[in-house]
Amino acid sequence: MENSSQSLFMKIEDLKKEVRMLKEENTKTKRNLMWKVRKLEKEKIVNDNDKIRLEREAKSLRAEVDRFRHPPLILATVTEILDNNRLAVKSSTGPHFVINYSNFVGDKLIEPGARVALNQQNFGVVEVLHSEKDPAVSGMEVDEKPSVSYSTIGGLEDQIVEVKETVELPLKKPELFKRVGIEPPKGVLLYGPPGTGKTLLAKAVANETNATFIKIVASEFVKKYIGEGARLVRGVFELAKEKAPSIIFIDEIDAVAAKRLKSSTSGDREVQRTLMQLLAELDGFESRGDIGIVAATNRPDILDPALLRPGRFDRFIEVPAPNEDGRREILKIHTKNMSLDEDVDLDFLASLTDSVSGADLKAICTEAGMFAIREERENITVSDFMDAIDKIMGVEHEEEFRKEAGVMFG
Ligand SMILES: Nc1ncnc2c1ncn2[C@@H]1O[C@H](COP(=O)(O)OP(=O)(O)OP(=O)(O)O)[C@@H](O)[C@H]1O
Repeated sequence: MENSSQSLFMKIEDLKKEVRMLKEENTKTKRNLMWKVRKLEKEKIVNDNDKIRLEREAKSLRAEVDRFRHPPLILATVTEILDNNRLAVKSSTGPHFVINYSNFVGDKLIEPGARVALNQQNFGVVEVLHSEKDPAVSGMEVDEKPSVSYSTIGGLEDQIVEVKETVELPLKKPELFKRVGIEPPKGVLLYGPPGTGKTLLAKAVANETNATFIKIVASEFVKKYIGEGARLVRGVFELAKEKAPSIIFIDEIDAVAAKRLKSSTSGDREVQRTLMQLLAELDGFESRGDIGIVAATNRPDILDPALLRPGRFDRFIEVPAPNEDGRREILKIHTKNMSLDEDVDLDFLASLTDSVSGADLKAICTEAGMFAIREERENITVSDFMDAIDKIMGVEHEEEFRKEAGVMFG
């Protein structure tokens, strides 16, 4: 009797143990499954974002292709209205023409002095253009008081010193140069990979010298109308004089200043004319200490040497991708107002982001913040940063791959 009750007790204990084990296993499986679901959800968010980004990119590339399909138009000024159907115009490339026109080109009035765009083949009036000097129309960005200061730029201490000497000093203390009897540098060329802080440097000088910041992307000079580029260059310098003290920042200068090619399509000739106008403005312009010129490029190797002669852009400052210390500084700047978990270690994050630009580091911080917002958390964790690094650096590699594929197939 005693024996059978003992064996019953043992059996019950065994069964209890089995139930406990099953329970434990169950919780483990449940935890594993939850972890997998969370991972899949994160992957889905990343994929959805990628999809949106790629769709946006495809749309803008399609628009770009459409733009290239349309041949450039010739810019001309109406000099006389001859009769109901004919106009005398002076084209921006020099010659005068008598052309036919119809009254149906938009609702703008055609009158002497109006600027018109002509088709290259039959010289028909395609469009009557804006005639005012409107910075928005010409693609200029004008900022009377940029808020960027040197303290918001990370890892570029040496470059800041050089910019202070070459751009800031002539604006702040032109008398120093006069006293010593040397010409202050006219133009400074910043070169380096995209997103490393070239625009930031130019904005910081403008802020430091209370100057108006005038930015123009050089590809805008030669985008639309033949003859428009040279006019825009003149416009930028005129505006800079009006708003002096000012800093003219010409981004992507290689778009108008690449070494001369042998081919001469109308587009190439337009680029040439724009470059000539830019050189003429630089030569004719007395650096009286109230206008600083800063240009930027990712491709210093293809620049026309004419642009780099003394008295033009004769100072070069390299703005490289940040090293590990630089990356830590940049991360510190961009996380300054973020609520970080205590275990977020910027040194560690800097060590993980080799060859990443300042712009990408900013994107990593924003993305990490977005991961926290999506999960309705206030604090940003190490894991948010890891996910953001994965995402941004993944995109980087994808872009590299696309670029390489473009070279192979394009
Ligand atoms: N050194 C840096 N320190 C802090 N932030 C930076 C730095 N470099 C880039 N960034 C961030 O990236 C953004 C883009 O940088 P910026 O426009 O200055 O790059 P860029 O070198 O002019 O690029 P591009 O050649 O593409 O014109 C800045 O607004 C800033 O938020």
